[in-house]
Order: sequence, then structure tokens, then C-alpha cells
Amino acid sequence: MAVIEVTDLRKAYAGQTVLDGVSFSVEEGEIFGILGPNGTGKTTTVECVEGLRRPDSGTIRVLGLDVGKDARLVHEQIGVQLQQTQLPENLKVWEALDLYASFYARPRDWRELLEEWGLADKRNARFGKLSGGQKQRLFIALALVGNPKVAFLDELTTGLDPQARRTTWELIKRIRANGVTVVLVSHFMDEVEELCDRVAVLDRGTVVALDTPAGLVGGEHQMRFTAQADDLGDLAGLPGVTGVSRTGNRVVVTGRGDFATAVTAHLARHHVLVSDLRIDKRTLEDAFTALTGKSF
Ligand SMILES: Nc1ncnc2c1ncn2[C@@H]1O[C@H](COP(=O)(O)OP(=O)(O)OP(=O)(O)O)[C@@H](O)[C@H]1O
Repeated sequence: MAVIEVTDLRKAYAGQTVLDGVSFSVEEGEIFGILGPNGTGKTTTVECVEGLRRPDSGTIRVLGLDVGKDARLVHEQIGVQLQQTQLPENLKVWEALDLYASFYARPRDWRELLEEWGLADKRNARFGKLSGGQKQRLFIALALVGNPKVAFLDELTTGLDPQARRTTWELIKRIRANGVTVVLVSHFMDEVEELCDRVAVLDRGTVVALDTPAGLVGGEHQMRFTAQADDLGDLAGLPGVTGVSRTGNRVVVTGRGDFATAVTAHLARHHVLVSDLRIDKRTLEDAFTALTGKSF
């Protein structure tokens, strides 16, 4: 079942188009990623879905409700991660949770959340005194205090060290394991690859690709080597090979599946000596660059 259905979302700021027909749907229980270069409309998209901004046109349904018409009912059932700057430095951890719990009709017991997210001993600490990782855990706890069916996490691990990022990834997996659908806006390829079931790649206000991380990467890889022979035989005709190019002695063969084994066996049969052999696997970053013309 789709918990979010976005159809042909359009929005302009002062005549400048930011969203130019964005459509996607998110299935129940998924971790759904939204990936894209800076300023491409990720936050605008997510905030329209959350009902915090109004699109110029298009429809958004969350849990079967029209966000434009039933914003209140939608807010009751979603959890939105706050940005750093939205909490006063001197607010205590328990006060923040108590305050946010009061916004919801059926909140979770925030004392449980403190335990679950490893903040029990920070209960009386002021927000400004928490470490980066502790702040992130508090943001997650605040996003979950309303007992939501869908949680929106925007750039959750920006600014964290590698260890804290990995810990946060485990926490995000735990949110999903508890039955909450997660929409994750991220800049990090490794994060998206590790966590997301499907990813929408946004570029200049449209979805340029929507697939699993493995599907986006595609099955195509490159084999590079130096060949000391003019005639390499029919490499292009081998199973799995999709392209062959040669510059002097340097040869690049592109292919899918186990094409490298076929190429190596073929070269051995033709007594071609090769050196400097390398096989490059395409990464999500390569796929992203190919789709958007931009690198991270
Ligand atoms: N309230 C606003 N008024 C005018 N322009 C805005 C407003 N909010 C966003 N923009 C512009 O719309 C474009 C998309 O912004 P948005 O924050 O949605 O992108 P993003 O993909 O989330 O970017 P980033 O990755 O940098 O956070 C940007 O050019 C931004 O400057």
C-alpha cells in the first residue's frame, strides 16, 4: 500500500520554478530516499508532503488523506525531524520531549523514548550541552514522540563523525523495524546505499530516476587492460560485453554479469598477453553523476 502519493507537484518562488512536475509514491514500511544536488528542491518537496509548504499545483496524499485539505489529520500521524536551529539552547531534554508530546492526541510515553534512544542519563541536560550524536538522537526521539506512521528525516547525519553516522544508521533501521515508514533526504551516497529500499533522484525540480540503489547503479562495469597485440579477436561478440574501445594499447571493455571471465578466457585462447588489468564497478556516485551531470 502506498502511504505517500505525490502527483505532478509544481512550485515556483518569485517566478523561479523549483518543482517542475515531481511525482513519486512511497510504500508502507519502506525507507525511501530523496537524493539530489544542492538547491534542487528536495526540502521544498518534503515540506510540501509534510503540509508545511503549499505547492502551486499537484496532489499529495499521505495515508490516504489529501494534505491540502486534511493537514491537521496528516500532522497527527507523521513525525518531522527538526532542524538544529529550531530548539532553544537552554531547553532541557525532558522539557523538549514533554513539549512535543503535548502537540499530539496520542503521544508515546517520552520516558520510554529516552530509554530507547540512549538519552536517559541526559534527561536533565540542556539541548546546547549535548554532543552532535546526542542531538541527533533527541531529534529522532522528538520525531517519534507523536507515535507516527511516517517519519521524515532531512540531512540527519550531516556534521556527524563516521562513528556517529554509523550509529545513526542503525537507529534509522530500528525506526523501520518498529513499523514506521521513513522518508530520508540525504546527500550521502553510502547512506542511501546502506539504508534505502528505493531512491528518487531529483534534479532541477524533476525526478530523473526512481529505483532501488542497485537498480540505479545498474549492472554495467568496466574492464581495463593493456594488450600487446593488434588483433584481439571479436571481443564485442562475447556474452555480456556491451562495448569495446581501444586507444593504442589501452583497451576498455564494458559489460554486464560475468563478462570479465569470458573476456579473459577469450584473450588466453588468442594468446594475447595483457597487463595492468583492472575491473571498475560502477557506484551510485557514478550513476548520480551520469544522471545529473554533477558530482557530489
Ligand atoms: N522560501 C523560499 N523563498 C524563495 N526561494 C526559496 C525558498 N525556499 C527555497 N528556495 C529556493 O528554491 C530552491 C530549492 O530549495 P530547496 O531547499 O528545496 O533545495 P534542496 O534540494 O533541499 O537544497 P539543499 O540540498 O541545499 O538543502 C533553491 O534555489 C532555494 O534557494
